Amino acid sequence: MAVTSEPRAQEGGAAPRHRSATRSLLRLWPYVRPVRARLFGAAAVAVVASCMGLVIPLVLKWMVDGPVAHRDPGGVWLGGALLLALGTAEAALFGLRRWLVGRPLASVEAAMRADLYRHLQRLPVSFHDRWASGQLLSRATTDLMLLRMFLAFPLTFLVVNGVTILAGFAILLSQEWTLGLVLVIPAVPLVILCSLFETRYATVARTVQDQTGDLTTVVEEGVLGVRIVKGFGRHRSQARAFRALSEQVRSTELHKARLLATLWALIMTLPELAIGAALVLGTVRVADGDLSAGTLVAFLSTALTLRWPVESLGFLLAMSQDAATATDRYFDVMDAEPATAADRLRAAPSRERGREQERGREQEGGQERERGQGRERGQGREGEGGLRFEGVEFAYADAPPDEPPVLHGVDLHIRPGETMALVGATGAGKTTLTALVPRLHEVTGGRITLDGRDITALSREELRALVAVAFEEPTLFSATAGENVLMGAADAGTEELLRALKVAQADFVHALPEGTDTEVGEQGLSLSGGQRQRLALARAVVGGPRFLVLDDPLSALDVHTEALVEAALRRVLASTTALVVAHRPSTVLLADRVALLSGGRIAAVGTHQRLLRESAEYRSLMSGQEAEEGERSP
Ligand SMILES: Nc1ncnc2c1ncn2[C@@H]1O[C@H](COP(=O)(O)OP(=O)(O)OP(=O)(O)O)[C@@H](O)[C@H]1O
Repeated sequence: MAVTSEPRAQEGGAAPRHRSATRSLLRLWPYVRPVRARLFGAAAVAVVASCMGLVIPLVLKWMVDGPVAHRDPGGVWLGGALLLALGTAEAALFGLRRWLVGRPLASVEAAMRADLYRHLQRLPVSFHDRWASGQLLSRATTDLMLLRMFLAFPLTFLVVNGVTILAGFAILLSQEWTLGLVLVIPAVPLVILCSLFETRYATVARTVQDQTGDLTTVVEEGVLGVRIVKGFGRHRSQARAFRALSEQVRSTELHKARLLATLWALIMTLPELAIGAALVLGTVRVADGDLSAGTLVAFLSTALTLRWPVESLGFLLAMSQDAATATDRYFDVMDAEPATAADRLRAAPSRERGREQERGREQEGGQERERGQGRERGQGREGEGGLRFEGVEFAYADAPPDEPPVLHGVDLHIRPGETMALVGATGAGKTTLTALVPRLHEVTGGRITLDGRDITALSREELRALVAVAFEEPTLFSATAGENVLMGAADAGTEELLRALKVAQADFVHALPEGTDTEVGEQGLSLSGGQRQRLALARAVVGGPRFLVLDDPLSALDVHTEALVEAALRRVLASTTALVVAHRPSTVLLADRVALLSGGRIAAVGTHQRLLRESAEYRSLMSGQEAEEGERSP
């Protein structure tokens, strides 16, 4: 197939501009391999069935020149019975083909979808930040459906029809080569037209599929953000945005349809003209006695039998092109690398730099001398145990190149069993820093250690078992309240669940219609923001993790509930090393020490009282909050 070019309607992986459709489709082989026997078997059956159709005109020729010419009713009955048998066998073989491919191709589609889902789970958060969810959804649904259809139909029929056309033309040329040539000659412009069409169609097909992904994103956002849309009365502007995009899809679809219509018109007209010319020429030759009537009947029947294989080429090529585009779009995602050793290698030199900075800092006496109320409950040597950030640097991959990294030279040690509050102005990078611990993002410099072990040296499973997280935005899944909480620990049972619900002050769950078995999340019961946060907190603490990272997990709670959660959390945190992003003094007071994040680094570490005394920035951050809280308290 020809070379195609691809415009991108939407960010989502880098696809080369030029790509061979055949090469794209060949990438499906690993998925097709397990079902190859059935697929090839089905193609062979279809070739036999199709060629059987070509025998029918030969039987007709025998009947016209034989039993019909000699007025032999027995011969005519025999011919009729032969034709009926051939037709029945042809239909049965095509039925067998369908049966052969149906189930295996459904399993190919399922395997590809499972791989895509698994891969999406492994891709880093930075990938999901860049890709619109609609683009991923459309790949997992529409594109995979297109691929199944391609494997079931066009792939087989391109082969079957190709073989049938070749066999048919061989029969035509052998029967009467001059008439055969009349039919063969239009094939030359047809082949040229098809290859031109393929190049242009590929471009349009890619655009349509990308635009459909964009449309899916808009619909999804509209549904998920329905409260904002309604709350701000944005129905019209949302509807306008939707209409504009669907208008774009419509006009690209129309362009695609026009291209197809032009090709089909040519593919259908040229053979019809050729058959017409052959009919006139053949009739003249039969009249002149140069050709038997039977040969002309057989010739024209064969030509008419070839009409479908030739005329179907247009849409078979179009479907193949759609499938090649779907394959490209599928592998755009599958080729995206999960965060791997490569990231670690990239980070290595700056990590070394981080360690040097750390050594230098320690020689100077270091800025981290505050011991205050810090508790010595270490499981390892002081200095090694706990959670440690060493010269940590992080920049978002999509940040402008001239922008400084969000974090640079972050040095912080949270001792074993200690709770450290992380405070900083809006946009200082608190969420970013916490996301580095469970490796939702990979550090671009420096390193993070848990009890002295570099987090990049831990397997994902080990890391997940050690670190639990809760974010300000609590995400619940379409599952029961209990299942949502138990997601936090693989081996936790009812006892742990009840304890976690207690710690997170999420006892409201027991009052739900079916208690912990009540469906919540997107498909289930709607919960308040505070209730969701408490369930998310319960999920974080259910496994009794060694390290707890909480990104402002109490922001949606009223002061009274927050105090209760804090009292319960204190008991949990006593045995856990915790980093807690805090905006309110009440949350800060939960901690043994406070770290102030400013200008991309840790500007000060100390107790709340000490920072209030010594840091003007901290004072200003806290005084704003205290004033706010004063206003909220009764
Ligand atoms: N996915 C992203 N891609 C690029 N930049 C980002 C991304 N997420 C955050 N940023 C930028 O990184 C900086 C730090 O953001 P972050 O969310 O970590 O701040 P924060 O201190 O947690 O803020 P807040 O207190 O408002 O939650 C901001 O300038 C933000 O615009």
